[in-house]
Amino acid sequence: MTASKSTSKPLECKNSNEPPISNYKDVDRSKLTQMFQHYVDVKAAHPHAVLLYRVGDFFECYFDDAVTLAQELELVLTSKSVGDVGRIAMSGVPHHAWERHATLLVEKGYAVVICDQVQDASEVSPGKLVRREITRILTPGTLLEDGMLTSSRNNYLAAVVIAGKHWGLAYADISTGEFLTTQGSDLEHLTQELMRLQPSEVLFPTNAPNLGMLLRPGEKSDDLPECLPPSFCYSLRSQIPFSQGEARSRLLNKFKLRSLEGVGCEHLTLAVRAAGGLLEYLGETQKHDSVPLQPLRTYTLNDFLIVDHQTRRNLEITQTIRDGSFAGSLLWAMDRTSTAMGSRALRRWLLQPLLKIKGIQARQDTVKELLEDTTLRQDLRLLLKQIYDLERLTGRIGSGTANARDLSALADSLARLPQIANLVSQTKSPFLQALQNVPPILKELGEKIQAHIVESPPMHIKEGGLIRSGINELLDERRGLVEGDQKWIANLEVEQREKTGIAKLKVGFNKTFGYYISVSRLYADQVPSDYIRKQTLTNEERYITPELKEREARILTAQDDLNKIEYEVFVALRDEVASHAETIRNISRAVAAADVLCGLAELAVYQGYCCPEMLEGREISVVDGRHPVVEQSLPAGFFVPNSTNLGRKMKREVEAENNAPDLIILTGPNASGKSCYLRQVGLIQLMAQIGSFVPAKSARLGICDRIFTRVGAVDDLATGQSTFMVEMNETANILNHATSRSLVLLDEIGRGTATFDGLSIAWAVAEYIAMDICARTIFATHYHELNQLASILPNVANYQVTVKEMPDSIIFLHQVQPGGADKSYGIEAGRLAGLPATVIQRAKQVMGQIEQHSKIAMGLQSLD
Ligand SMILES: Nc1ncnc2c1ncn2[C@@H]1O[C@H](COP(=O)(O)OP(=O)(O)OP(=O)(O)O)[C@@H](O)[C@H]1O
Repeated sequence: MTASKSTSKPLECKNSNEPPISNYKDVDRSKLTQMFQHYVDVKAAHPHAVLLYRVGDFFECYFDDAVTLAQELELVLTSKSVGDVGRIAMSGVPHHAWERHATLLVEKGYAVVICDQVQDASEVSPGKLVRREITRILTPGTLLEDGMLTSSRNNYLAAVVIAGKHWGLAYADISTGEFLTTQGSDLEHLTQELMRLQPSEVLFPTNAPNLGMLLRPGEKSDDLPECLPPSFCYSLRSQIPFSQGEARSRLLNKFKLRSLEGVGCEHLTLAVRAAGGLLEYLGETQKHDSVPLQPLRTYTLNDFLIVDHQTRRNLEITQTIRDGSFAGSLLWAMDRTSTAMGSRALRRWLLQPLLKIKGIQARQDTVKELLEDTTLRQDLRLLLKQIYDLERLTGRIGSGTANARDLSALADSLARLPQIANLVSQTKSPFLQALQNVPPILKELGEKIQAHIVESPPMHIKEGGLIRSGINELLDERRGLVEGDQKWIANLEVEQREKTGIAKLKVGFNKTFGYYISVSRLYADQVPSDYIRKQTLTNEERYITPELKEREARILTAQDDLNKIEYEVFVALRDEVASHAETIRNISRAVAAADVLCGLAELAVYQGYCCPEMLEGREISVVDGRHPVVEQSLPAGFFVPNSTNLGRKMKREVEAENNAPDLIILTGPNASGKSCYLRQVGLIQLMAQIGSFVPAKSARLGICDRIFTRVGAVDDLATGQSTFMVEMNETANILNHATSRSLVLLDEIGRGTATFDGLSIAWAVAEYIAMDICARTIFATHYHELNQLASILPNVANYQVTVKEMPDSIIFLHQVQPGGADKSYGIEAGRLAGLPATVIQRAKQVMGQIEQHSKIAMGLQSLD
C-alpha cells in the first residue's frame, strides 16, 4: 500500500484557527463516535493507503489522508469536530465522482482503499451504523476500470524475487488475464525484462518495518537492490507469501493442479516464489475472489530476440527519443489494427520478436494470405472493428465490476464471431483457422445476454431499467403492479379535472413531497374535501389524497423491490458469463493475433512491403530497403532506398558467391543519412522477426539473437554519468554480449574524448567486433581513418552516404554506396554556419598538417 505521505506544509483549515488533528494514531479511540472507531480500524489495517470512506453522498478522507487528497487533487481542506477528541482534518469528493479522483491518486503513485456503504441507510434501525465494507483496493498494478487504463497497452503488475545473482519474475495483467513467470541467473537480464514490461507496479518482498509501503517512481529506499530500475512503483511486501512452500501451494490451489510440471515451473523455485507472491497480493487487493487469470505460463528469455532497453529506445520502437511521444515511433508507423486487443498484441510482439523461423513463417503465411485476398482482408477488418475489448470486458465481468453496458458490448462482440468464422472458413493459415470454430457456449452466452439486457442499458446497475420483461416471473409481476399504479396516477389528472371541474388541475412529483395535485389558488375553494393541503406557493396550492399517498408508497417500495430483483438477475447473468472467462479469453487471443496479422497485411499493401526470406545462416541482404517511419513522414517517393549486404559466409559454408562483409564502416557528412540507414537495417530485421513484411524490394535475413545499438549519447544526469562514460558502458555491454549471430549498430564511438583517444578506441572496438566476435555490424563514424581497416581485415568493407558538392552548398543524395568518404565537410559545415573566414582558413591549414603526418592506420597495421 502507499506510504502515507506526511506533509511538511502546515495545515490550513477553512473553518478553524486551531490546527486540526492530522494523525489518526494521536486520538483516543474510546472517545470516538462509533463510525469513527470503525474508520480508525479500517485505516489501521491499511496505514499506507489513502482511505476514501463513504458518508452519505460523499467519500470522505480524514487526518493525513485528508491533507494528501486536498494537496494532490487541489481540493478544499476543512475540518470536522469529532466528539470529545476535537477537530480532525477532513476533505472529500462526491460519491459519484470517486472513480475519477481515485484514478488521479493512483496515477500519482498512491494506493487507494474504497470503504463504501453496503447497506441502504433506510434499512438501518435508529441508533445503528450503516454497514460499511472495503469494496475496492486500487493500486497502480491492479486496475480494471475502463477509464483507468490505456487501451493500447497492457497494465502489468510484476513480482520479483532475488537470491544472490539469481532472480524470479512473475507478471500479470489482471485486466486481460495474462499471467507469466520466469527466472534467470543474471541480474542485468532482470533489469532488461522489467524495462521491456514497463510494469505499473512491482512487488518486492522485504522485511519490516516498511511492509505495505508503495514507493513512488524515483523514490529511493534501502529495501530495493540496485538492479531494480527506479522508474517504477514498488510495493514492499512480506517475505512469507514469497516463500517456496506458500507460493507453490497458492499456485496449485488457484489453478487446481497437483504439480507445477504442466505449467513448466515445478523446478524453477524463484519463478514459483514470484508468481505465488503475486497471487497473494491479488487476493488481498481484489475483494472479489475470482480475478479471472489465464493459466500460468512459464517462459524463458532465450525464446525471444533480445532487444535491450537501450536498443528499444534508440530504434524508437514504442516512443521517440526526442520527446517520448508515440507518434513517430515504429509502433505508430506499423499499427493498422482494428481492436484494442490487436493493438496491445502488436506492442507485445514488437517488444518480443521471435527466434524460431517456423513461428515467424506461420505469421508471414497469414500476412500473405490476407494480403493476397483483398476482400477477405477488408471484410475481416470491418468485422474486427465491431469487436470491443473482449479481454478487458472479461476481466471486469470476472472481477464483478462490469455493468450492463459491458455485458451488452460483450454480447455484440460475441455476435460477430460466427460472422468471422464464416468469413475465414476457407482459409489455410492456422492463425485464421483458430477463428473458424466458435465454441457454441459463446453463441449461447451472447444470445442470453441480448435476451436479458435491454437495448442501451443505463450505467448504474442498482437503479433498475436493465432487464427485459419475460425473463423473470417475479420481476414481471412487480412490474405489472408498478405499471398499474403508474397508470392510475397518470389517469388521475384527467379524472380529477372532470370530477372537480378545475381545467388546469395538474398531478406533479417532487423529491420532497412525492406525488401531489396542484391547483391554482384561484380555484382553491373548489377542491374536494378529501384533498389535504400540503404546500402553498405564490400562485398554487398543492394537495395530496390518502389514496394518492397509498399508491405512491406502493410504487416506491415496489420500485425498490424491482431494482433489487433486476440487480440479482443481472449479477447471476454476469456470474454465469464469468464462469466462461477462459473460453472467452482463448478466443480473444485468437482475435488479437488475427487482428495484428490483418493490420500487417494492410500495412504491407499500402506501404509496398515485401516478404523477407528468413534463414538460419548469417546473411542480411536487403535490396532497396527503407526506414519504415522516416518514409511515412516524407512525401511519397522522397525517401531514397538503400541496399544492405552483411554476413560473410562462415568458412565451412559454401565458398565464394557471398562475400558480404561482417562489418561496414559507414562514413558521410553530417545529416547525410547515416543514422537513418543504420536504424533502417535494425528496424527491418526486427520487423522481420515479428513476422511482418518489410520496407524493401526484397530481403533475405538470417535470424539474429540480439540487436545492439549505440547511438549518440546524451549525458545521463540522473546517474551522474558523463556522455563519454555512458558511451563506454554501452560499448562494453555490446562487446561483452554480442555473438556472431547478433546485429550491432554503432553510431559514433569515441567522440566524447580527445580525438586520438577516441579514434584509438573506435579502431580497437571495430577490430574486436570484426575479428573476435564476427557480429554483423554497421559502424557509422566521422573518423575516416577507420576506412583503413577494410584493407587490413577481409570481413570489413567501407560504405559512404553520398553528397553532391556544389560551389557553395552540398546536396544530400542519401545514397549509400561502396567506398569511404575522404572528406567530412565539417569545415564546410562550419563555414555555412558563419564561422569567421580566418577560423575556417586556419582549420583547413591545421587539417592539412594532421593529414600529412598521420600514421595511424599504418601504425596499427604493423602491430598485427
Ligand atoms: N534515405 C533517405 N532518403 C531521404 N531522406 C533521408 C534519407 N536518409 C536520411 N534522410 C533525411 O536526412 C536527415 C538526416 O539524416 P541522419 O540523421 O541519418 O544523418 P546523419 O548522417 O546521421 O547525420 P549526423 O552525422 O549529423 O548524425 C533525416 O532526418 C532524414 O529526413
